[in-house]
Amino acid sequence: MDKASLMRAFKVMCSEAGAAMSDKCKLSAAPLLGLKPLDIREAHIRSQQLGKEICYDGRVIHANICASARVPNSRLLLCLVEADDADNAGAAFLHVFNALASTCTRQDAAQSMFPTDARLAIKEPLCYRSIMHVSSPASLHFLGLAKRLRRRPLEELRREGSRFMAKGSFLMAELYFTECIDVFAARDASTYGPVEKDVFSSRAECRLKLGKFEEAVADADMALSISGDGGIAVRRRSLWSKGRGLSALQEHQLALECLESAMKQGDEEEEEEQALASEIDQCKVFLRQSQHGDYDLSPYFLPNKASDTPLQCSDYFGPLEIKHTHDGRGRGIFLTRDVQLGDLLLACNPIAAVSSAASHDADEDLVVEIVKACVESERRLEQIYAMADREAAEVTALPDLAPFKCNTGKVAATPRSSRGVDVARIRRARDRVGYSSQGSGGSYVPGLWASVGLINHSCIPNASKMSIGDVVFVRAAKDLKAGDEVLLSYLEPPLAPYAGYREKMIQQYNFECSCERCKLERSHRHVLGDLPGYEDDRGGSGLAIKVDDDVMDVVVEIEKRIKGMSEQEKDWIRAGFVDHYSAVCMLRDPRVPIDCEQLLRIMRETGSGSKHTLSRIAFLCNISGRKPETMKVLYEQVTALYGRQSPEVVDAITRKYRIPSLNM
Ligand SMILES: C[S@@+](CC[C@H](N)C(=O)[O-])C[C@H]1O[C@@H](n2cnc3c(N)ncnc32)[C@H](O)[C@@H]1O
Repeated sequence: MDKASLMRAFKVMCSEAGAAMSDKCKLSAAPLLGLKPLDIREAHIRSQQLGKEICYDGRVIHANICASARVPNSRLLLCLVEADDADNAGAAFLHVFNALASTCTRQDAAQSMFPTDARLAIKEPLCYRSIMHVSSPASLHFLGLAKRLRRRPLEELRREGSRFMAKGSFLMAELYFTECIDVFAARDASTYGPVEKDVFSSRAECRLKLGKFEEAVADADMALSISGDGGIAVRRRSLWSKGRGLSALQEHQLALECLESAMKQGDEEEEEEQALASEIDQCKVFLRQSQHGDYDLSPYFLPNKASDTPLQCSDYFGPLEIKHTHDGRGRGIFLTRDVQLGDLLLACNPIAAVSSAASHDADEDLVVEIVKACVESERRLEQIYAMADREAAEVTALPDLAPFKCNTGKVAATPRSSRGVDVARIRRARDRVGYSSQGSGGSYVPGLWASVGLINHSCIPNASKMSIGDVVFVRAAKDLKAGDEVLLSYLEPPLAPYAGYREKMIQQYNFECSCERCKLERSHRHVLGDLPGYEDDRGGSGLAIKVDDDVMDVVVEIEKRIKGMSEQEKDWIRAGFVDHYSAVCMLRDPRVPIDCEQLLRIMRETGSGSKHTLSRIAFLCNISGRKPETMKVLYEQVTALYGRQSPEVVDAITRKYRIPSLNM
């Protein structure tokens, strides 16, 4: 293929990828955020024949970086590499788009993605004839340093590594330490001494900073296994890194042992001593949280304790198992023992979340973030792979629970993620189980939370989902029995009229809900469909409903049409019209056989565990004169969402939502 046709095909490919691109940018060698233009002298392509197509082998291009690129609208859209195709003597163009999250404009972030002098392999590109298309940062794999740097003596490489580390350039430092290790790797490990120990320990620290937790633990273990004198400080440092790595991998029991053992090594500056002591305290908190689901929310609700630092807490996996539902809903999460309303079932840090609501393309950014997280950590990769099957849209396999749990005592030795990540599978996981959670600023951040994503939906939920910062908490919103399935309402509010709400469900989540309430409403749509507000997808157009005769007429009409139904069925239909019924409760009309207490019960049974229900119940409490029975229901709803908290925290929560004080 000649160069002109390649360029044409390349343009088509770019437009297919939705990347608007000008001719000027294609061959420009303008530095990207201060990075040097690409040096392609080392470019090298291996190809193999598969049938008639020429495909490229797993790791195809080695080049010095950096590429030319542009940052339109503060967004790094693409990087281009023009390289000689070794086999065809033609040109090959490499297109890496959205390699950084679209909101990333910082030079240091770009540089850490494309550090000068590092040797890069671009893995697993799609290949359209001679054109390679690399669509994710997982494809960028750092092999080491440029050849000219690699030939330097060990001491110099080590010094450079330490220099980069001190500057906070951990990717480069890791590359230098890896080169050091390559120098002595040929020797028998029994000959290793203090230098080797120090190099492994330093690389462990870098990998920790880069989020490569399993690899950091492996390096720290290697450092700790090297015997020899004079290594107390290195030993302590290695134990400290190992403890931090284990903690990030939710192995808090092992982490605590390492950190306490680091403390026993002594001989450290006072400041470091304090830092280590506070990490030990923090680790004890994580251990308690991960074992007992015991989370103190007071720092986030009490004004005098309010902290600006994001919530840091461990994951928690409650008395749960994953099983097939056997009714077409795929897998679900089930209880292994009885629980009470408010009991914590899951606490989950995100596998990945898009940090800025101002993102230009949050969905794609989420893929980028997930891929990065999976490249860094085997645990996360396993969590993701558990959520989406290799091929089919239908998920059949029951995942191993170990990657979701804490304190399993196991850490993957060699991250499989370094061998490649299946981006298509990651996209499937994002489509299937990704969702937005309300961040601390109130805006919704798209993200992916392990295990929470395996909970099925119901329009009669029995669990609540609440987030503080990035952490999602799932609690029992009713007293539940062993064997019950945990069910969340994906849409807020669950108390909404059927038609519009369920259509929104299909639009947003791409499935038709098969819960009993939906089945009932579907079969009665011909009877109820023309009721005012029935097609409303806003659900609870709210307390804005005017208290007048029209509302009363709607409610009288509903009551007429549901006459032949069972009490349970009537309540499900009424639940879709809670605002109308609340208004009617204010009017106290004898034609409607529903009073405040009954309406509260309907709300609690049908929509427990949502902020919407909480606010409706608060409204009813107010209009019914804050009787102890109604206040009890209100208190239950606070517990369903936030768990059993101290009276001060409950008070702060009720103030936050402007609901009546629960101090009776
Ligand atoms: C977030 S996933 C839940 C876990 C999923 N069951 C699995 O096996 O991976 C959401 C998917 O589960 C199924 N699902 C969940 N709740 C459902 C419901 N109420 N009715 C029908 N399908 C449901 C749908 O296929 C939906 O796309």
